[in-house]
Amino acid sequence: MIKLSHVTKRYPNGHEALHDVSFDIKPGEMVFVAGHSGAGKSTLFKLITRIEKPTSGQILVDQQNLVRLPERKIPALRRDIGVIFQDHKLLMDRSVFDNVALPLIVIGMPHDEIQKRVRAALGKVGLAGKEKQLPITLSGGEQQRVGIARAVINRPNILLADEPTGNLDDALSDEIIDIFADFNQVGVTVVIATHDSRQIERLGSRTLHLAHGQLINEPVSNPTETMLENQ
Ligand SMILES: Nc1ncnc2c1ncn2[C@@H]1O[C@H](COP(=O)(O)OP(=O)(O)OP(=O)(O)O)[C@@H](O)[C@H]1O
Repeated sequence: MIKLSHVTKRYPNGHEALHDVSFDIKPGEMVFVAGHSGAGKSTLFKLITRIEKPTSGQILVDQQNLVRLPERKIPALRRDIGVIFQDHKLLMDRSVFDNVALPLIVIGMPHDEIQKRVRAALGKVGLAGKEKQLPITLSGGEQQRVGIARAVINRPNILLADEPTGNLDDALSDEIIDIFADFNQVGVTVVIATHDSRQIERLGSRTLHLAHGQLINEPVSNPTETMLENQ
C-alpha cells in the first residue's frame, strides 16, 4: 500500500531530512511512526502525499509510482489519503458541517449526498448532532474529531495522522487513537506519527522508529528483495 525503497530527501538548503529509508506498509495495516522532533516524520508524510518529491529512491502508494506521477493525477491520489493534523486546521468561522463537507463541496458532490455523508462521518467520530456548532465552541478532543471526520469524508483507503493526540490528555488521546483503530478494523490503512509511547505500548502495533532521518528498527533495507525472497 505504501512502499518506500531507499528514499532520501534533501531540502534545497542542503538539509537531509530522510536518509535511505525503506519500508513496506501492507493494505489494512495500522502503523506508528515514532521519532524525536525533527526526525523526519512530517517530511515522510509530505512525500507520501506528493507535497514533496524524494531526492532519490522510489515511493509507491496504492500501486502508483509517486516519482513519476503526472501532476494531473495528484488530486486523485490526495482524495485517497485522509490527512489529520495535530492542530486540526479547521476553519474557525465555519460550522462543523461546513468543515467536514469541504472536500465534497470541492469536487461538486450534490447537496443531498453531502448531507448524508457528513452525518455518517460525524456519527462515526461521536459528534452526531453537532453539525451547526462552530469549532471554537468544541473541546480540543472534539475539534480533533471534526478533523478526522473531514479526513474520512472521501472514504480514503489510507489515513495519515501527524501527532493527532499532541495536545490531549491521556483519556482523550485513547479515545482519538481508538477512532483510528475502528477505521483500521474496517480495512483502512492507518499511519500515525506520534511522540506518545503510551499509545504505542497500548496498541502494540508495528512501529517505525525514525532518528535523524534514518529508520532504526526495520531490519529489511529493501522490501522488494524481501518480497521476492518470500515467493
Ligand atoms: N522545507 C524545509 N526546508 C529545509 N529543512 C526542512 C524543511 N522541512 C523540514 N526541514 C528539516 O528537516 C528535518 C525533519 O523535519 P520534519 O518536519 O520532517 O520532522 P518531524 O519529525 O516531523 O518533527 P516534528 O515532530 O517536530 O514535527 C528538520 O531538521 C527540519 O528542520
